[in-house]
Amino acid sequence: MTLKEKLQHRYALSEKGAQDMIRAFISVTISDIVLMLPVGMLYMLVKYYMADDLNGRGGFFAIGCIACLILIAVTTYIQYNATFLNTYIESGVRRTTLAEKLRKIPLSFFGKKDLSDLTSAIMADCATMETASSHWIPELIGACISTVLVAVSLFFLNWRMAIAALWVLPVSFLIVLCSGRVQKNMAAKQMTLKMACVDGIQECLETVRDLRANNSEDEYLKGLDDKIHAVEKHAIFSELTTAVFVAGAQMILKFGIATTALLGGMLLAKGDIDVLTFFMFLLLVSRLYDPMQISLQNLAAIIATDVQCERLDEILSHKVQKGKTELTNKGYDIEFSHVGFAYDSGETVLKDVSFTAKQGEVTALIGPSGGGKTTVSRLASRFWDAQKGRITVGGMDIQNVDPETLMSLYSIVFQDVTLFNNSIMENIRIGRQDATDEEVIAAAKLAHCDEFAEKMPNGWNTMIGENGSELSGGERQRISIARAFLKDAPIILLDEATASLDVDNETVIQESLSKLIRNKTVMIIAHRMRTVAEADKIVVLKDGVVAEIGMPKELEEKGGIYQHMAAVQMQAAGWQL
Ligand SMILES: Nc1ncnc2c1ncn2[C@@H]1O[C@H](COP(=O)(O)OP(=O)(O)OP(=O)(O)O)[C@@H](O)[C@H]1O
Repeated sequence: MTLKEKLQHRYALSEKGAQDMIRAFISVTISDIVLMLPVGMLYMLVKYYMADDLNGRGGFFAIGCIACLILIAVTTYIQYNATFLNTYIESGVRRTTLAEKLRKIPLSFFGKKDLSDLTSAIMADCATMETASSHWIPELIGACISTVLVAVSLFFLNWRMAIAALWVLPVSFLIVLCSGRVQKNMAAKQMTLKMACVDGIQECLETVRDLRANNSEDEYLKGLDDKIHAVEKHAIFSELTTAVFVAGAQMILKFGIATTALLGGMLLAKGDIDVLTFFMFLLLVSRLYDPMQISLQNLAAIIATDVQCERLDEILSHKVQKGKTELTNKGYDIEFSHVGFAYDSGETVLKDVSFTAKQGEVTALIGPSGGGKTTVSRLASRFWDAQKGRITVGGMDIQNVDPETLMSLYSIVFQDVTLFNNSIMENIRIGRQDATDEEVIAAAKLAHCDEFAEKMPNGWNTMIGENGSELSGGERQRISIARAFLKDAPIILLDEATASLDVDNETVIQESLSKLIRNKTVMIIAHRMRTVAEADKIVVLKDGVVAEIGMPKELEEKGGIYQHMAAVQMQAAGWQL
């Protein structure tokens, strides 16, 4: 692995970001060396002064000073661009790369991570890495390289004095490095506690209605309070622990001045060194220790970013769902052939599922709760990949097709409609971004959205609040159906589309749906037998296999699970309170 690749992996960088980081190291080193030039000038000035040989050298020192100033200005400018500017550009690239990656990662990944974890990776971890790349890492590397260069020149000047001045550096660095494991563990625990706290706050906000309805607000808030205190307590503890190591190492650095002065005094008294060398060592040592003090803090901070780097790297190096971007399907029949599937939890959900949802027909998936209906529709749209068997659309294996390309063939009406805090018009336009207003309104009318949209204060441009909080369940579903009309894809997946509706609404929506599904391949998940009685084919899923398959009439006569479910629902419909 090259240095560039190592940096890419270690600090979640793009290829250009890693290149820029190497450039930043070089520019910080040059800038640090240039900052040493005035010390060299001073050395020469004192040397000539003590030798009473300053006459005629005024011009040289004047030009030298101006040259030093110009060099310092130029190298500082280059360093600024190489560290700060490139870091902020890289930070933007990192965030978009993460977002892009999340778009392509299989949905199974999101089952393992919660929303707050991912949000904090994109926002907080990227911000930490921004500071690390712009300050801590280049400052540390630059300080180390320039220190090595100065150390070499000190050895040339006087090796005994050099040892007296430099022995503290490896010792203090070792102290901080040895604390690495403790710091990493503390950072990991801090992250876990923080996530629990963020999750708690998010959950509290999302469930405020249920908490109030159950009078459980106080109890919940107490639990949340405990989580917040745990974060606070651990943060103080880890700051203190870091401070002990860093302050200890910084104190050891100070001993270097003492040993330099002590040995220098002794050597000077013995006449082994002159005053100028003694003076130079004291000057260089104090100049050398300042950046080292900061570098020790930086080193501790970099060690603590390991947890964030690992979290970012986990997303960035996660396998994405790939495939061809051209469609080779002939027709739109969806065929499941001996499909087997288990979620990450490992339990087999589908054992061996085979059936065909034909183009121009409505195929209804039914069966007891947990039988795998939703899973089948997720696999059909490649939200997850099947582990066994084959799923094809018009003969084309969907595992070979890029998920976004495949999705152009599907319109999906989910059970839980997700709406955006935008106007009704824009919420429907999600179905097809390049649709004109007229096309959006035409699709919306087919889904009967005009019945509520036109009564609203701003008509189609009325804002509907966060996740459509200002709309009823029926209105939300009509928007979802309007999106599907607008997309007009040849395959329709309906997930309990009419589950939360009253009878009036359901009739309206059923009417819209029958227009939507005409001549398309339709796969519908429904619990209510009334919804599926008109289907062309019924697939009964139970215990991960197709338990029954056929036309509604055939299954009715067969007297199996379908017939039993239909009978039970008929009975339920007759219940009275
Ligand atoms: N994201 C997931 N991760 C792990 N297990 C899951 C996930 N989604 C569903 N399951 C499990 O897979 C099994 C099948 O679930 P699925 O939602 O496909 O059934 P279903 O027939 O649609 O159920 P229902 O009618 O209640 O909606 C269930 O045991 C469920 O707990």
